[in-house]
Amino acid sequence: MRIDVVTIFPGYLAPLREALLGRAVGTGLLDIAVHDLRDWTHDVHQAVDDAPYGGGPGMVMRPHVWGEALDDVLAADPRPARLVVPTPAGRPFTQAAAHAYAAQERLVFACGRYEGIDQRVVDHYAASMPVDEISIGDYVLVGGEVAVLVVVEAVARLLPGVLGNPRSAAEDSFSDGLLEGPAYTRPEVWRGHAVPEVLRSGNHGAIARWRRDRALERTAERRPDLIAALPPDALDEADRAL
Ligand SMILES: COc1cccc(Cn2ccc3ccc(-c4cc(N)[nH]n4)cc32)c1
Repeated sequence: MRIDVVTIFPGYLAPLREALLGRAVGTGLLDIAVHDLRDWTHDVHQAVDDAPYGGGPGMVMRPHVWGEALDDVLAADPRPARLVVPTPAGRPFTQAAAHAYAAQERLVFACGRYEGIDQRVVDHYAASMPVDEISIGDYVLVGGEVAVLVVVEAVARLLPGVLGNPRSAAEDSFSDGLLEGPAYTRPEVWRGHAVPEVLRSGNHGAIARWRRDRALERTAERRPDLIAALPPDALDEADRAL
């Protein structure tokens, strides 16, 4: 998979070169290119923003610089791409979206700043390619870069060969629609807190049941919306007895 990121703060994307993602890039599983939007400005001030039409606070990113940058970035590789634009006004980015993105040959991320990017940029490219405006949560960031780090990590870990243990991604939180239950490791007792007995019993059936019960309890308590969204056949008799 190839990932391109266009931003006025390329340094914000440095973490993509670290650890798991850095290794994925090093082994050729992932090809990441970060581009400085200001490379496509032609004025001495390298201006990328201007006052909003209709008034209002802050500035909006100008369409012509984005158009020149995205035209060049898209033309640099023949693979079909999906343009992803983080924004507080976007559709929620979910694990299902991460799986869909992991199947893409190429993702191009447009990182806005200020009060966002002139809407005509999204409208223009949406006429010729898939474009997603996405939100990573109901809170407001200062720009799109952190959202891109979140999305790229969530997608890259799903790519074959990126995670050391492929079972991890298959058994993710949300993969069965529930939150992950509690996890424990040595020592058996830590500051007077013991590991639940069942986990040391060696009884794999009881362990699986206990883990499912804890995941159901945690989900019902913290994310009742996920319980309500489960398909009718998702809960068995034992689940309902909880
Ligand atoms: C566009 O409307 C905006 C209104 C107020 C502030 C900002 C700041 N801002 C600029 C570009 C940008 C990209 C993404 C996000 C963002 C995404 C999520 N989930 N939260 N915040 C925020 C961004 C934009």
